[in-house]
Parts: sequence; structure tokens; C-alpha cells
Amino acid sequence: MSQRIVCFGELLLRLSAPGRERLLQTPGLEVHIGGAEANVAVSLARFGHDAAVISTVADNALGEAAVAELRRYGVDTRHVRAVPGRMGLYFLSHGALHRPSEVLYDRADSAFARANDYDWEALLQGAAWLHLSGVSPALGAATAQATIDAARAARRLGVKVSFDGNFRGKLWQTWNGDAAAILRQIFAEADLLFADHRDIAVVLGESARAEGEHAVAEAAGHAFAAFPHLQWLASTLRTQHSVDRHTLSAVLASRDGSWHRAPDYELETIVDRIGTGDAFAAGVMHGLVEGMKPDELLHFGLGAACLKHSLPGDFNLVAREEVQALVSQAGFHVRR
Ligand SMILES: Nc1ncnc2c1ncn2[C@@H]1O[C@H](COP(=O)(O)OP(=O)(O)OP(=O)(O)O)[C@@H](O)[C@H]1O
Ligand SMILES: O=C(O)C(=O)C[C@H](O)[C@H](O)CO
Repeated sequence: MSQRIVCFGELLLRLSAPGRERLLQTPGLEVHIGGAEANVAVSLARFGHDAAVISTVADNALGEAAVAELRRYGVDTRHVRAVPGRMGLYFLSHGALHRPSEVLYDRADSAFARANDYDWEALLQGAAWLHLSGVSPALGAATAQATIDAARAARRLGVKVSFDGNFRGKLWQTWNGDAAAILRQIFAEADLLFADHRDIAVVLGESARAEGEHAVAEAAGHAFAAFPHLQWLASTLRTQHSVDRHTLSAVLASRDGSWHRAPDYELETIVDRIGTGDAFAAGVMHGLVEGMKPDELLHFGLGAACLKHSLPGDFNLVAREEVQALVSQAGFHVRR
């Protein structure tokens, strides 16, 4: 069994309009389970890792369904506790052409958002990595503190910290949270950051006017200077030609000054882009845990992200062999 990776974050129900419809255009919604950090755990479990989720769900049928869905894909859910309260929801309508996708959150005061009493020393026992994201601290003071506590405990215990910026402006606005001050404390504990120039600008109080690879490279330099524990910074590079046609690449920077860029992938008819950043994060972590070389692990992460664009739902339900086949250009023939 490979190294244990634990992911801390909220489990959510996604209620989405069918196809490309607007919300409630017809009276039906599709249900998927999501949550940025849980998405990473599912991907890692699919790649064969010992992946666990630490979370708090409502002690009702919705909480049970969310936990059951993680178990179905091999995620360890022993540290997901159920308490009285409500599950967080998000509504989604997929965009198309020139109409962007829209997310409507209904998650205020969820069981997860209220909780901050985690015994991190116990929960992190045996873990090699802790994965966190910017969604949890954006929910409110309790989860912001829980995320900071988790990152600090991990560092004390020698557990590596992975943090995905996942900036959610709508969530920060609901409670006027000081994103810069809170995220800075988490960035300070991270060994691995998934962040671009915009995430770094928020934390370092800079303005992020420029775009593209150079903007990320410059911001990465500032992040390595500001945060001495930081070893790697990875980011996707996305050019959007329309809502469902993108060019995707990715970059990886290391503390030793090396810079890697993966090839461009053309995504012509995107099925679902939610969770693609999480798929990238899981792919990069898989590569690091497996000891892949930087170019190889970056390409694997990008391949995983590309494949997620083909799948409805938040989870990237692909095996490592499928990602390998894509990055080694095995072609698109029907497998039979
Ligand atoms: N307004 C913003 N301020 C700061 N950072 C932002 C902002 N908007 C996006 N970002 C950051 O840019 C990066 C890329 O964002 P993007 O919306 O493309 O999501 P993703 O991480 O690729 O996909 P997903 O989160 O759906 O899995 C993320 O790290 C995100 O935190
Ligand atoms: O937006 C959020 O807070 C979610 O966690 C829902 C999705 O699963 C997430 O955005 C995917 O990264």
C-alpha cells in the first residue's frame, strides 16, 4: 500500500440542470456528490492510493449518501463524522458557447461550516500528506481556523501539506472574511501549492494584471521568497476560446528554481469542467508520491485534468492506466 493521503473538506451535494439547460428550465435536477478535497481523494483512491477524507456531515440521509458515494470509490471515510445539522448544497447550470456556467451555493451554516473541533494529532496519525483547499477557509471563521490548525498540526507532525488555492469569491463575501490574512497562514505551512498568479496576488497583496505563463512564473518566485517551507508550485494554464472550447497546459516550479511546462491540449467539446483543478491536483500528488520526475508528474497531472473534462459529475473516475495512455499518446481507438 502506498503512502496515506488525507483530505480535509466539506462534502456537498451538487444539484445540476440537465444537459445545458438553465436551472429549473425543466423541473428536474441531477444529483452528484462533490467537494473539492473529496474530489482529490476519489481520484487518488482510483489511482490506487490509501486516500482518506476528514469531514463533518449531517446525520441524515443526504450525509449518508455522500459518505456512501466516497466509499464506493474506495475512499477511507472512517474520519467522516455525522452530527445534527444540514448538508451543504450547490446548484449548477452548465454553460455553452458564450453563456458561462453558473454556481449557486446553498451551504451557509452547514454541519461542516459549524465544526472546528478536530483532534488533528489523532486524525493525522500515519499520514504522509494532508491535502487542503481554499474552499474550507472561505466558509467562515470556524472552518478557517480548523484549516489553519490542520496545516500547523501536519507541519508539527512531519506530514507534508498540499494546498489548492481554489479561490471562491462568493463564499468569502458571505462573511467578509479576510482572505489575505487567513490564506497567508495556510500558504506558510504548505510544501505543495496549487496556485496561480491570482491566488498569490490575493495573499501577497499584489495586483495580478498580467496573464499567462510569465505572470505565474513571476508570482511563483514571490511565493518561494515569502514562504520558506514551500517546495513545489503547480498550476494549470487555461485559455478559453468559448465556454466549452479551451486550450489547457500546466506549469510546475520547484524551490531549486527549475521551471517545467507541459504540452498544450486542445479541449474541443467540454462535457464538465467542474473538478478539473482537483483532478490536476490528484495527478500531481500521485506523481510526487510515486517519485516521478517533474516533467513526467506534471504531464500526468495535466492528463488527469484533461480526462476529467470528459466526465459528468465532480469526480475524476479514471484509472492511472487511462491517464498514462493519454500522456503516452496511445490514441483514441475504441478499447476492445
Ligand atoms: N478572483 C480570483 N482571485 C484569486 N484567485 C483566483 C480567482 N479566480 C480564480 N482564481 C484561481 O485561479 C486558479 C484557476 O482557477 P479556475 O477557476 O480555472 O479553477 P480550477 O482550479 O482549474 O478548477 P476547479 O476548481 O473547478 O477544479 C485557481 O487556483 C483559483 O483559485
Ligand atoms: O465549489 C465548491 O466549494 C465545491 O467544493 C464544489 C466542487 O466540487 C468544486 O468546486 C470543484 O473544485
